[in-house]
Order: sequence, then C-alpha cells, then structure tokens
Amino acid sequence: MFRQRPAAPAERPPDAGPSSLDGGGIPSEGSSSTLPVQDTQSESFLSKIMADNPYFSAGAGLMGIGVALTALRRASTLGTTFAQRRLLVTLEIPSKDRSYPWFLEWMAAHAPQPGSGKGKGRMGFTSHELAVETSYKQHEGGSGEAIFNLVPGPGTHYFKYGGAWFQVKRERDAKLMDLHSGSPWETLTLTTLSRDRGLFPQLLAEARELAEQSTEGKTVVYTAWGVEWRPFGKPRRRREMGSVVLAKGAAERVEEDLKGFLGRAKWYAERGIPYRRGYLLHGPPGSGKTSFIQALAGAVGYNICLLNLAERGLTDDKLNHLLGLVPERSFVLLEDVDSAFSRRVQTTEDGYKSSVTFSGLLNALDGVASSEERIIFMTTNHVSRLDPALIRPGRVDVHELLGDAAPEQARRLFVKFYGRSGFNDVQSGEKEPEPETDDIQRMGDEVEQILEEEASQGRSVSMASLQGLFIRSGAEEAVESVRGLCTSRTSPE
Ligand SMILES: Nc1ncnc2c1ncn2[C@@H]1O[C@H](COP(=O)(O)OP(=O)(O)OP(=O)(O)O)[C@@H](O)[C@H]1O
Repeated sequence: MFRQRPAAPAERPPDAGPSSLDGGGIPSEGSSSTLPVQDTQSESFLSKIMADNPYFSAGAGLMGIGVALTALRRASTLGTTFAQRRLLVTLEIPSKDRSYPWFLEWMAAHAPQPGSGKGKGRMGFTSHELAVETSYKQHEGGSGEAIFNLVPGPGTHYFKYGGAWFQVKRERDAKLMDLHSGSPWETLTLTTLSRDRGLFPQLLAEARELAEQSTEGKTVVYTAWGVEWRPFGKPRRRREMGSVVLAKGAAERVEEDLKGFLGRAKWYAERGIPYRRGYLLHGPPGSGKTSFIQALAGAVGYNICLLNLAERGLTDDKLNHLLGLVPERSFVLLEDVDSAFSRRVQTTEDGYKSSVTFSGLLNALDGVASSEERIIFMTTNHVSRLDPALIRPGRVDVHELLGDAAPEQARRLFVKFYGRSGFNDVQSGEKEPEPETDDIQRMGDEVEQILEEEASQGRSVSMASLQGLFIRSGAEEAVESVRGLCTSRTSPE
C-alpha cells in the first residue's frame, strides 16, 4: 500500500532576503504581512496575563484609582480657588496698621477667658491657640492683682459676628522683623462669605470704639519706639487740674491760650499759618511742670507723646519722622530740653548721646506738613541755657515760669491736703471741696507766713518737697517742719 508523502517545502531562492521568521534582520516589503500576526499574539499574551495574573490586574486598578484621585484633588483645588474668588472675601490687617491693636483688643474681649471653661468665648469665638497678656491692677486699698487676659495667639480662629462666620488667621513671620521696633511682623487675615463683606467696616468700627472706651477718661502716654509711637504702659487716670497748685494766674494763662488755639483751626487755615503752638514751662525741679502738662492734657482730652532728645540712637531723620507721625489729639512733650541742647556748641567732652543735631531739631519742629495740628510742650530747669533760636516765636509761643512754692501757693496746697474734703476726693472730681475748718485755715495761714519770712531771706522750698512733707506728716507737724525745708536759691535759672 502506498501512502502519499507530504509535499516538501519549496526551496528558497538563493537571492531571497532573510525570512521574517529568521528572527533578525529588517523585514522586507514582502515579509511585512507577518507583523499583525505578532501584535495579535502579544495583545492576547497581555490580556492573558492581565486576566490570569491577579497582581497585574490589581496594580492596573490601583493606578486607575490614583489617576482618578489626582484629578479629583485638582478639581477640588480649582473648586476651592474658584469658591474663594467668588464666594469668600478676605481682609488683611498688617501689624503696622492702626486698626491692628484695636482688633487684637476686640478679639481679647471676646476670646475665652480663664475660668470660662471650654475654650469658647462670647460670640462663639473658638480658639485653641491662645496667648496671654498680663496686666497689673492696683486697688484703692493698695493691694494689687495680676490680670491675665487671654488673646487668640498665632493660628486660626473662628468667630460669629452679625450672624456670619468669620475665620481669622493670626500669622507671625519669624523671618520678617520690624527693624525699628524689633518685633516680629504679624498679619491678621479675616475671611468671610462675600455677601457678608459689609460687616468688615462695622467690625473694625466696633473694635475702634472698644479701644477708645478703654482709654476714655484716661491719658495715654506714648514713647518713641524706633520711628513710631507706642503706648507706654496702660492708659493713666487723668490728672485733675485741681490737683496741681500753681501760682495765681499761671495755670489759667496757659489753659486759656491752649483752648483758644484749639478753637481756631479754621482761622489758621484761612490765613495759611501753620497750625502749631509751642509752650515752654520753665522753673526749678519739682515745681509741677510735668504734672501741669498732664493735667492740661486731661482737661482737653489729649494724650502725651514723650520724646527724650538725649535718647541713644535718635537721629535727625527719626526725629523728623516721629514729629510727622504724632497720633491725633496728642501733645508732644520734650522734657529737660536744655540737657539735650544748651548753646549750639555740641562738641563738649561728654558729647551728646543722641545724634540729633540742633539744626535737625529746629527743622523737625518747623516740619513741612504745615496744615497739621501740632502742640509742643518743652520743659527746662535752665531757661537761660536755651538757644534763642529754639524758643523764638513760632517755635515757642507761650513762656511760663513755674517757680518754687509762693507763700500763698503753699497755703493752698496745705489746705488741699489737710482740708476736710481730702485731697483725693478733689483729685478725682467726685466732691466739691467743703468749707475748711477754721483750724486748717489758720494753720495754712501760718505756713504762708513762714514762707513769706523765708522768702525775705532769699530762701524757698519746692512744691514737690512740700508735697513730700504733707504726705508723711500730720498738719501740726507739717507747720513745724516747713521752715526746715527752705533752702537758699543761689542759682536762679
Ligand atoms: N505745683 C504743684 N502742685 C501739686 N503738686 C506738685 C506741684 N509741683 C510739684 N508737685 C508734685 O511734685 C512731684 C514732682 O512734680 P513734677 O514732676 O510735675 O515737677 P517738675 O517741675 O516737672 O520737675 P522736674 O523739673 O524735675 O522735671 C509730683 O508728684 C507732683 O505731684
């Protein structure tokens, strides 16, 4: 039986290119038809692996989830940015701005305070990052009490105001420093819904009102801190005019002049005259110059900017800047102006600690912003040492001598101390002075008599020394001791 043999493969012609199945070489035109066969094979290989290999399919699934999450995150970032742009509104208050301390005070007033429990204050103020501001309160009886005020510290806080929620971020920049004050740069950023933006001005106005309430009836003393004015300590209770006893007419002259000046802003503006007034109070130590300026500030509701010309580091530029930035309703007080500048010669052995020059001071006093109100008080114990240029009219308009205790001035101080109404009541303005007892009046006359006798001998006593005597002694003892306090005034001024 014959079996048919399978046909033998056709022999390759000798010039034929390498076969695609040879595995190597570039496929020839005629061999291209072999590729789809290979792809199909690898695809099926891949799908086979994916279908068969659980690890592979899980990885692919995870990759898909990752891609989806990234897309979601991007979308949410875009959405947040969009919402922030469209729906939210922010307000930035840098620490340089005047409303910064007002708003901090407002936050302190509404933040949770010690003993309030859960870290939630009034107005729904929630804070977990708190800072403490400690103050000290002196009671009438002399005892003192430390008061710890908790303020929202650096971080994010939320509060509800006017029916709207606000976020407040208090940020402190560790790298950025205010070079002049040396304190870190801070920013408060308030965020709320756009529709509630109208609450911002209301909120700031309320914060300002609160800040003003805390200084109502008080005198704020500012000192120079670099090139800015900063409150020095807590606002002080206003000094009553009645607590400073000056020679007859002195207080009235200055007070009348000041009140007249304050009522003539328009008059000055119409004539193009710089709206400024300068006062020089001169006299021996302890005659009440500083006390009187404090009382005057209280009488017209002004604050005091205390400037020490001899301060180290104070330069002409800084001085100029400071005088141009005096807070509104404030006197500028240059104390002991003679100790910084006597005559123009400044190259003495001791030299001046500050680098303010005399011409720098004159320029700063004259200033350039002529329309702004400026009230300057200068005090000195030695008026004769002052350069006439410093106290010429325009720079100093009113000169007032506050001397040692005149005899009748001493009598008035005595009666104020020992009179039935008591000095403190008169000082606080709670009571009108009651008629004094005859005894006190008689003893007051005696003090006056003694001082007249001493004055005829060229001897006198300062008001500060009298006050010291009256504080530590009873009335009779004071009368006996007053003569012993009088000393010769060898150098007038
Ligand atoms: N005329 C006065 N009436 C009431 N108290 C006075 C008077 N003068 C001085 N005193 C008291 O004496 C103390 C010192 O007063 P004050 O500092 O005002 O004097 P001063 O003239 O400014 O002194 P100095 O020139 O040394 O700066 C204060 O406690 C003040 O109450």
